[in-house]
Amino acid sequence: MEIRYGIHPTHFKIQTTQENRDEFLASGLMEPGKLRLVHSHYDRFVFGGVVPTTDPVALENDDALKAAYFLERRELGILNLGGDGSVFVDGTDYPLGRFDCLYVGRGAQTVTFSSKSAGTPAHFYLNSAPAHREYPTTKYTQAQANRVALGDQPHANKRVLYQYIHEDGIQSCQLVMGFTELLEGNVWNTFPPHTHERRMEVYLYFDLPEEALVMHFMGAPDETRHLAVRNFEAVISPPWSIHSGAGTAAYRFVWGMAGENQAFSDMDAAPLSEIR
Ligand SMILES: O=C(O)C(=O)C[C@H](O)C(=O)CO
Ligand SMILES: [Zn+2]
Repeated sequence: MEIRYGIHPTHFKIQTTQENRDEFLASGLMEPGKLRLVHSHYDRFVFGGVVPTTDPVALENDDALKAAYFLERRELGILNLGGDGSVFVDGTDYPLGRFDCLYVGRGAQTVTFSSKSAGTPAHFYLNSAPAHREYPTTKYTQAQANRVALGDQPHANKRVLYQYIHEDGIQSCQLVMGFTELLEGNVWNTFPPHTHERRMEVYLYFDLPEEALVMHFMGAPDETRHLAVRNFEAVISPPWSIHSGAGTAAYRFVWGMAGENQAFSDMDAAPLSEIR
């Protein structure tokens, strides 16, 4: 598991493009046959991917957690972004198709991922946060997620949010998770942007065409920088940072948050007049 430490917003102002990429961008999360995890010290949020092919892949414990097993003191959200697969939790099989989500509560000792077909493997994206109690392991399909339509065509930001793990959906200790879909001909996400000092957030961009990229904007509203982000790359957003992007084509992205509260609407809007 790769560790990413936090930095002060003042230090952020003097970093180079490469230093920002090293701190905040995560690549290579969807590697066939591997479990790839990144541990951010912002709210101790762990994110990563598993693409099982012929053999199942286990959620292995990591020494950095100093736990008896990965979920001893943690909860886990899983979104399948690929072909059909299954997640086995302590021996129970949860089949997950594309855009199905599984929440696994604290205390589950064995979690194993498999694909139905190695030719069209499942792409499991994982978000995990520290947990203080157990909530039931729960599966939602996309149809069960809360659908929120935002934006409009003239602003090229027409999009639909699907909320799975949130205050009125799958219950969790602190994890909030879902994905956003840009409609054809729309490229802007999360604009006008916001910060939320009470929660960090990670975006995983996916369904970006091979040649396309998203220019992702981060930093305090009056001191922004960009990261050029490609398919299946994730960006860590500190609580003081905006997190917004414009793509060269439509795309989807998974968002996951953890921190002080789970109130989705607890955002500090950054008015366009203040963005620099
Ligand atoms: O398109 C959007 O707007 C989003 O998806 C916003 C994220 O969900 C978010 O930043 C929540 O805090
Ligand atoms: Zn946000």
